[in-house]
Amino acid sequence: MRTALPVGSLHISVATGTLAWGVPLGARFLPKRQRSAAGGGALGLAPLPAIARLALGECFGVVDGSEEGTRRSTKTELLLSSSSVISQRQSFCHIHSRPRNFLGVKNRSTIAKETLAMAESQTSGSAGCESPVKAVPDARVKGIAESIRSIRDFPKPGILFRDVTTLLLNPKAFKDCIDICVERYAESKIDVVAGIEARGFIFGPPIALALGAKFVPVRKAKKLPGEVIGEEYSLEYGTDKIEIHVGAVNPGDRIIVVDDLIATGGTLGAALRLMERVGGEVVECVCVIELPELKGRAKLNGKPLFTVVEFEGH
Ligand SMILES: O=P(O)(O)OC[C@H]1O[C@H](OP(=O)(O)OP(=O)(O)O)[C@H](O)[C@@H]1O
Ligand SMILES: Nc1ncnc2[nH]cnc12
Repeated sequence: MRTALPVGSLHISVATGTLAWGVPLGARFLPKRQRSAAGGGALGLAPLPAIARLALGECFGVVDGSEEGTRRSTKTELLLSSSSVISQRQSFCHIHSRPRNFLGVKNRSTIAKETLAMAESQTSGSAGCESPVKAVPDARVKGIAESIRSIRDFPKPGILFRDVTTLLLNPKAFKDCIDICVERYAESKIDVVAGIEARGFIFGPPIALALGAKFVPVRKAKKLPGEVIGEEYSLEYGTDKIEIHVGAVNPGDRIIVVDDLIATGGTLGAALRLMERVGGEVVECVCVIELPELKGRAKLNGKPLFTVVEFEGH
């Protein structure tokens, strides 16, 4: 089955049917918030009319597994590229996955309103790192998003689990994900990459090695053998505590805190507090995936968060 939905430059496409990993979900690609690294983060006046114009329906397409879908996906890539040009900043994708029966055709004015609201939301906040941020080819983000599997009702009913293990099975997408993060902080003089157990241990070390930074494991309670300092937090499903070794982070160290995913923000917020308690300077938090509906950013005490893809729902 294929469903054509209207897309604009910012609402790129909708796919229905079986995705690469065999889970029937619909996918809608949006560009990620464009953020300024140099502070301010203003999208600028000029891009908005262009974004709005495109959102009003200049670009519609379908991406699916069919030959036609493949052809049109080329067009989608072009659109994604053009959104980068429009923003003159990084342009990322969100991938929004929904049950097939939840898909519906949006009218153009709805798309335009959503698009403008998103563009407006992009004008607040900054990337928080002082170095210029390189433009990221959107095609890399699309591949990353498509490599992340979604599993319903795990680990308990009602949770749509975003599984990065399938991203790891795709060396190109995994490398792209690491590269995007490394490029972002290449000039940011990062001393410490703090990775949160367990999945932050997957993404943090390659980023740390590439940046020439220390890797500090932020572990669940009672796992570290030395003297520790800990912080409690609440999860989307449960409560927990994280710890680091005393002395792993020096006062004044410039830190990025890395995890695979931000949901409610409890985990990342706790890691952030921990880093600050030992005198570290958290430059930015970094997650591969964000679930914006859970408003995790609000738990970061104003610290900037960089994410590669966003998924609708939770
Ligand atoms: O934003 P939050 O609501 O805090 O949720 C996000 C956290 O939840 C997951 O880890 P989890 O605690 O499931 O542990 P795991 O990585 O060991 O599986 C995920 O890897 C994040 O660390
Ligand atoms: N929906 C989700 N998928 C994967 N990991 C998570 N951690 C918290 N919520 C999650």
